[in-house]
Amino acid sequence: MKALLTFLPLFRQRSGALLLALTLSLITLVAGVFLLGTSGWFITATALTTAGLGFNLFVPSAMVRGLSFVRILARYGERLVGHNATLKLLSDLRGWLFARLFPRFPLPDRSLRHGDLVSRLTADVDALDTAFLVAIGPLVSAIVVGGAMTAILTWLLPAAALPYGLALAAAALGVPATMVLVTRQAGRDSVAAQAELRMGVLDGVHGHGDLVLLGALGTAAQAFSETSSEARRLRLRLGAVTSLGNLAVQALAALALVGTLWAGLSGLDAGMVDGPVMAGLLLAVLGSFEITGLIVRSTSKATQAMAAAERLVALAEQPMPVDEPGHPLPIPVQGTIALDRISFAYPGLPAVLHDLSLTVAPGERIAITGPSGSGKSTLLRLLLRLADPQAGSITIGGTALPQLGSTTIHAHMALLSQDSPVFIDTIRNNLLIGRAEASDADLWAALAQAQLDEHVRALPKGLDTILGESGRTLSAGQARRLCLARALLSNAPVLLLDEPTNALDRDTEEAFFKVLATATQGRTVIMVTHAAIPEGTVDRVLTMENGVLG
Ligand SMILES: Nc1ncnc2c1ncn2[C@@H]1O[C@H](COP(=O)(O)OP(=O)(O)OP(=O)(O)O)[C@@H](O)[C@H]1O
Repeated sequence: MKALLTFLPLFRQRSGALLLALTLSLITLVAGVFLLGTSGWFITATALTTAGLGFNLFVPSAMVRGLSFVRILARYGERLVGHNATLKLLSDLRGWLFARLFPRFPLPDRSLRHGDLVSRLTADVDALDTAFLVAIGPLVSAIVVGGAMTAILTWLLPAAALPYGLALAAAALGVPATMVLVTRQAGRDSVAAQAELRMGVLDGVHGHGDLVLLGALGTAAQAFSETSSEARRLRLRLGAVTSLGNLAVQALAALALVGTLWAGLSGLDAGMVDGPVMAGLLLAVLGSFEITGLIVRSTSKATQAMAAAERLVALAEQPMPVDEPGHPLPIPVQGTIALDRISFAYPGLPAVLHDLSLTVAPGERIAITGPSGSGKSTLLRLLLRLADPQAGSITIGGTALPQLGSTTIHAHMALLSQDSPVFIDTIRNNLLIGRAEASDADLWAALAQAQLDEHVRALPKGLDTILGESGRTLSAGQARRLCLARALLSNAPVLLLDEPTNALDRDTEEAFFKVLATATQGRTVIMVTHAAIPEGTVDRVLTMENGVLG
């Protein structure tokens, strides 16, 4: 519940539309209760008026028609306004979440599986749609209408007021509260099991080829089917509790009805009410319980919404990896990059970089080679200030990185990382991410520098060719060259290239190194590579071994 309260400011932003939906939901319920009450009173009164002549048929029949219309229109309006507000609320929530995630997860977080993140960003956000539509709205309506109905009974049939009020309170509040208590853990486990299932599907799809070739498909299928059985068991449990809740609510409605009938018959004998009023009250009591069924059905969803909210808040409240400066300084465009005796360790792990110093002059091109896992990519991440070293300092033109805003640093240094993505979009749009205002001539020039222009020219739609998921319509080497072209296209004065020739054949690699000097003319280049670098490609080649540069 506390986690749901975190989203209160977002609810507040949409409070106008939500209040309108709530008012319409109230009107629907009130119209329904009055419709049943008036109909009961009308039918009974007509039956009892034998002469028929002295009874005014028009007012009550007009009321019945009018109330039916009000109910239909209010229900339609409530659905329209409520769903619209909820969908906007969910999109606000996604925006809120993404804004928190981007600065919190600049480094690939090894504790969070890709599928889990997808699950949280999709299913968990969607689970929150129930929070207003099927939980808060009906609950408020039930309390208001129940209170009004209790007041009417206190006025017309006092003996029925207390049993009715208690039964309605138990149905609208007691039963759902008990259900929440009973299903809290199952709801949480169910959300986790469904997330686990989604992760299983993603892992299975991505790793399908390897699972088949390694003969491990059976084991993977077995693990998946166990998770699936667990998810099914939890769903059944939640379903069973919802059914019991429904049963309890029906029983309470029946009790309230019997109580009102009993009090009504005594009232009839005592002349407190007449027959038509009593019939009207009985049906109105029945109508007021309509909403409690909806509350119960939504309660099991509400427990899952609470669990989803907890998972989302846990993600959004991860500590920030670096602190942004209060008053960021401007970055010196042609500043020397200097790392002075830095040491760095990932949280809870042994140090990766030890007492490392490096100076790169503006316009200088350096290459860093060294064994896998020696800390080369980590060094590039520190330059981008995705994390701060535990000791030592990194400066650009004498200004320490923590004094510069992250946006400024990222505009100053373009990164081609080992896992730079290709987006499901056109080649043009994939490139324009590097420089939004680039002309077609700029795009072709960048493609030529990355040795991809010939391939793109041969495509029937050229730059407007749509690339499949993760660039699947390209070979691994072509996808890599597209990312390289994107990095080259950027205006950043510093280029950080992490294995730029990864997945390129020897000829393309050589050709790339040949054009690197001209393609990066006037820019500083820090390149991490395992490839053999031809003479003259870079100004200096350094070797990293166990976090120390030599
Ligand atoms: N996000 C991370 N969380 C925890 N440990 C990490 C993380 N990224 C890298 N490491 C660890 O830090 C060490 C250095 O990794 P890094 O990627 O910097 O090496 P590298 O020299 O670039 O290797 P390669 O040449 O294989 O890309 C490795 O032991 C790696 O397991």
